[in-house]
This record gives sequence, structure tokens and C-alpha cells, in this order.
Amino acid sequence: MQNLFNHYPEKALLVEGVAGSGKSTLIAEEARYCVSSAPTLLMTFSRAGRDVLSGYMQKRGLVSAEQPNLTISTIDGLAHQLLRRLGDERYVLDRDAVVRDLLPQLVEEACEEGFDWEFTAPQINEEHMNALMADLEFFRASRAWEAESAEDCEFICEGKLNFDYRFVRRVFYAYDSYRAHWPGPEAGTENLLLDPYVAPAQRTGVFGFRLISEAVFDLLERLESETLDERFMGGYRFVFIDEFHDTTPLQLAFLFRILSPQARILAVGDRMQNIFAWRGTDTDAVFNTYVQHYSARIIHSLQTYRFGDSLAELAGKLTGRQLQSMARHKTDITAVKGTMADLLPHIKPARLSHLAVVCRNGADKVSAAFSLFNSSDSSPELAYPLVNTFAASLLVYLYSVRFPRLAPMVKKMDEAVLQFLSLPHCLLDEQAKHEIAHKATPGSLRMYLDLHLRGGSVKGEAFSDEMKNALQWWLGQKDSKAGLVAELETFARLSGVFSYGASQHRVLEQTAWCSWQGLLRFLSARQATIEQWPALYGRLLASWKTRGGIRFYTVSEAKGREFDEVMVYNAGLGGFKARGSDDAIERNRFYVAITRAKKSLFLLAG
Ligand SMILES: Nc1ncnc2c1ncn2[C@@H]1O[C@H](COP(=O)(O)OP(=O)(O)OP(=O)(O)O)[C@@H](O)[C@H]1O
Repeated sequence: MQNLFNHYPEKALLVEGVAGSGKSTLIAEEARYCVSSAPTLLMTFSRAGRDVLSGYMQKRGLVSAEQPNLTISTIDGLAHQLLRRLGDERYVLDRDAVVRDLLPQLVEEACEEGFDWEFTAPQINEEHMNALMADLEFFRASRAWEAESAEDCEFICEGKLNFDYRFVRRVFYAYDSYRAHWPGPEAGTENLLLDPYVAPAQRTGVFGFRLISEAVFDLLERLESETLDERFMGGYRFVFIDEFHDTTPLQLAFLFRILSPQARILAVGDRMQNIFAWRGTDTDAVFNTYVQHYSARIIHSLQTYRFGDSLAELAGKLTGRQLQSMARHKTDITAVKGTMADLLPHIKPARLSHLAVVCRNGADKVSAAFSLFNSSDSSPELAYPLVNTFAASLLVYLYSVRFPRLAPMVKKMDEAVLQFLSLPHCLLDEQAKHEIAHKATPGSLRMYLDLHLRGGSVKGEAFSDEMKNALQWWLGQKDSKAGLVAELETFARLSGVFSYGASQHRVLEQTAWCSWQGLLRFLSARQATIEQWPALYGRLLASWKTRGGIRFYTVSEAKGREFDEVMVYNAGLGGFKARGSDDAIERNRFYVAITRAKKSLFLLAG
């Protein structure tokens, strides 16, 4: 399947191919020819996908920074660049920062303004803000805001939102008006708010903000009243879209609007790899609209080059298709029901450093990393910083305040302290938290803590009553040979740190909880005492090896990649053990996970 543009007369092509059928390779090969003759644009949905494509091009000696004809970008990143070229200088803020610092106030105001008589605004607290932000994202990406009637809007949103669509619609408009008129960050808080991935623009007298994912929407809005000068678009003659199944209806509208009528377009994707339906992707609608809009030719491929017959059969069964392996190698599948220690003997020691562990979400990723670390005394090296997990940070903080003179200085102490202060039990404002964390030493942490425990500071109470109780109890423990696990469990109980347990809907909390479980297992296996913590911290640190260590990915991070040896964690032959409510997405997630393997696939169901 090479030189497709020469082979087919149609302006636009759609290649629908199964996992490993060579879609990204095809783009890289085609683009190689095109780059030599005209401006060529390679686009993906995610930053991870963009990195994968850059890697494929690099292997062919083509680095975008060195090739004037080659641009590799995410769709959102491209919209952002275009806005900048048009002179738009809005701040680009970090999603978490918006959810944490701006959304709560906005929602409160939106709720106060009253609703239709038949609808009352829900009681919504800060805990729900992430879910509400996801709803706003869905509302935008699915183009529900454009629906002509309430019924149409309800139809688009049905079963997709956490909150009532009328509430989401109200907040959506309030949020966008706030975005447009935001006065800019207060002095000193810029770094807390700005998106670290996007270089800050020059800002003089600028106001307004967006998330990078809102750039497509903002650009389309701007283009309603303006025509885009072709020059701004870079005159791309050849356009390639990878991960087309992840494109949202809004992004597709953007592509239709900005791509030159002369451009040849090749989009590649696999319907069964759509794992972002909750974010507004609608693969069937996007594929069909694209084909109709451009009268595009569809090319199907069921042949996979990545893995052998056994995995082709498993992936085929899962997705109801007849995958055909074209690989010269075979792929072994090993499914183990048990612990990590039961699985490890199946992996040749020399291959361990080639292993990639694929997990359903971030919480499972922490569990998997601790599980490997705890699997034997001579634990393998991990490309995962267990020392930076929530639980390790908590213990770094607790040890420092109890033994300020003995505590070793820890790398990235400020981040560890911030993790502790980010607990809902800490009542300080963001600026105060950063003041404490900035250049923190064990001595300074103890000083602040004594101050806070003595009755707060001028800024008011720093901790909830439970947390104060727990910290006072913790500081009162004098026996440095007491069992550390028992002490930590008492601290957790008194403070209520994990009173939310492992709630299904709170992945971040689950991540913290999983790190806590993993750390307690590590300490418990060694019957650790508090005085041993510095040495044990050293062991956690020593396990971290960025290059050559076992790698860990969530399914979304692993998309588009391939590895010789893959372990899918917390899964059996039938799929992931933990599941959400949407069967199709769960199937797609599992399909993406297993099809990352080239030679060996290990499934571990704990
Ligand atoms: N025509 C081909 N002949 C032999 N090997 C190929 C061919 N095309 C691709 N491959 C190899 O198959 C593997 C999978 O290719 P690629 O990553 O491009 O697939 P993909 O369809 O993009 O996969 P996915 O959708 O799962 O991300 C790579 O190792 C690639 O080098």
C-alpha cells in the first residue's frame, strides 16, 4: 500500500485498518515522498500520537524542525498555532488549574442566576468539578451547543454526561463568556495556571484564556466573521491524519474549514480503537461525514504485521473481524491468574528490560509498578518513579516533620510537600501552599506545622480538625522502633485521608490509594520501623531507572506504540478485570492494550 496518492485519483482517502496493519507506517512512507515536493502536514489527535509519528519520521531521517516542508502537530496544537498567527494572544491555561482554581467560583455564580422553572441546579461541590469539566468538553466536542432545539441537544448528550444537559449548557455559556473576559492571572500565580506544555505567549494588555483543547472551537468562532488567508494555513498540499477514529465532530469541522481545496488528504484509523467516546468522539459519524464531504475512497485492511496468528485470532474474536497475520514471527500468549510473582518466571530475565506494562488507567499503573517492585527482594528496575507517588511523598513529609534533624534532603522536596498539601484536608490557599513548599527543608516544614497546629496563622486554619488531630498524634510518637505500618494506618484512620476509599469515579484518589496500598505492602514485608525509612526511601529511589527500566503505560499512552514484550495488568483473556459501564469502550480499550505486543503477550489477572 504505497504511493496511494499516485495510485488513486480521489482527492481524499480513508484507510481503515486493524491494529498493526501499518497505518502509521503508511503515513510515514507516503509523507516521505510528499515532503520532497510540497508542504506536508501530519496530524494526530493526541500528544502521544504526535510523538509516535515524529518517531516514525525520524526513523526515515526526517525531523520536522529541520524540514521546512514538514509539520507534525496535534489538531488542537495546529488550531492554537493558527490563532497565534492571527494575532490571538489569549493565555493557555492548564486544565487541572482551571478545574481547581477557576471553575468552582464560576459554577457558584451560574447556579445563583437561577434556572428554568422546571429545572433546579444540582448541589455541586468542588469534588465534582472534574466531572463537570469532562461534561463541558463533551458538550463542546460533540457540537451539542449548536443543536437547534432542546430535544436535539438532549439527544446528543443522552447517556454521555455526568450532569443534566440543561445545567451543563448553562455552565458552558457562562464558562465561555468568562474565558473571553478573564483579566489574567494575579501576580505570582502565573506558573500555577499556565499550561506547562505550551510556551507562554508574549502578554501585554492581554486578557482571556483557553485550554489547548478549546483552540479549535475558538478558531472556528473567529472564522465565522473572518476569512482565513491561505498563507496562514501554510499552503499544505499533502495532509495526513493519524488516529482518525479519535477525531471529534468539532475537529472535523475545523479540518473542513481550514484545509486548502487543493490539498490531498489521507486519513487512517480503526473504529475499534476509539476509546474516547466519553470525550465527544463519534467515530462512525466522523468517518461517514468525511467520506461524504470529500467523496473519499475507503481502503480496508485486515492484515496485521505486528503480531502472529495467536494474537491475531484473539484480537479478531474480540472485535468480530477476521484478522490475518502477515508477521514472520509468532506471538506467545501467557495468561496467569495469581500474583506478579507467579507471572515473572514466565518472562526471560534478559527480556525484562524490554517489557512494557499496559494498564487500564493511572491507578492500575501505580499498582502494577508497586506490584513489580514488591515481587521479589531483588526487584527489577522500573522506568517509574515510585518515590514521587502520593504515598511516598506523604511519608517523606511525615518523616521530615517528626525528625527534622535526621531527615535526609529529598530530591524534589517541594513536589512531595505540595502533594501532601493538596489533600482536601489542607485548607490553605494555593499561594500559601507554594510558599511552604518553595525551598522547603525538614526544619522549615516543622516550623510551619508547629505554627499551624498552635491555632492557625493570620490566614486562618491550615488543616481540618481530623488532620490536626492526626498530625498531633503523629508528632507525639516517640518510639522509633515501633512498627511503621501500624503507625501509618493509625495516621490514615485519624486523618481520614482515604475516607473516600477507592471510589470508581475518582481516578486521582484511586491513584493515591493504590500507591498507599503498594507502599504499605513494601514496608510490611520488611517489618519496617520509622527509623528505617531513609534507607527504604533509598531503595525506592534506586529502583527508578528512566532508561532500560520496565516501562508502564495507560492504554491511552500506549496507543500507536508497539513493544516486543507486553504485560497487560489486571486482565484475563476476556478483558480488563475492572470495567466501566460502556461495553464497547471497554472492549476497545482491551483490544488496544493487547495489540501493542509483537512477540509475547502476558495477561495478569490478580
Ligand atoms: N508493509 C509492511 N510490511 C512489513 N511490515 C510492516 C508493513 N507495514 C508496517 N509494518 C510493520 O508493522 C508494525 C505495525 O505498523 P504500524 O505501527 O504502522 O501499524 P498501525 O496500523 O499504525 O498500528 P496501530 O493502529 O495498532 O497503532 C510496525 O512494526 C511496522 O514496521
